[in-house]
Amino acid sequence: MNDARLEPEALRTAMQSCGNWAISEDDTAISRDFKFTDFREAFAFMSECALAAERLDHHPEWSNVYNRVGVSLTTHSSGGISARDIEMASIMDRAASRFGV
Ligand SMILES: C[C@H](O)[C@H](O)[C@H]1CNC2=NC(N)=NC(=O)C2=N1
Repeated sequence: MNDARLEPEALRTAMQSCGNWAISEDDTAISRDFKFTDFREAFAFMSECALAAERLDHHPEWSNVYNRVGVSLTTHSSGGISARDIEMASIMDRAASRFGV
């Protein structure tokens, strides 16, 4: 997968498939807050996404408090948002939807 930083226009196009994600003001990361029913579901989501992240070799910055998981995705080597971030975001969206989120 291409780790190059997406140029603004390519980024806007890619973000059409990530409607619930926000782009940081400096265009270097995308973020989303997920809210689950309880801690068990939040942690099950994180477990599933951790394995997917390992397979993709792309690791999220994230935090968890009870039923909430806050995620920020960036590609360190390119100093911006790459296709790999978009791929990780859509994997997370699909995982969350299986929990009704
Ligand atoms: C060597 C290894 O492939 C790199 O360090 C990978 C690992 N996981 C990563 N995860 C994220 N989020 N961004 C990266 O640039 C990145 N780089």
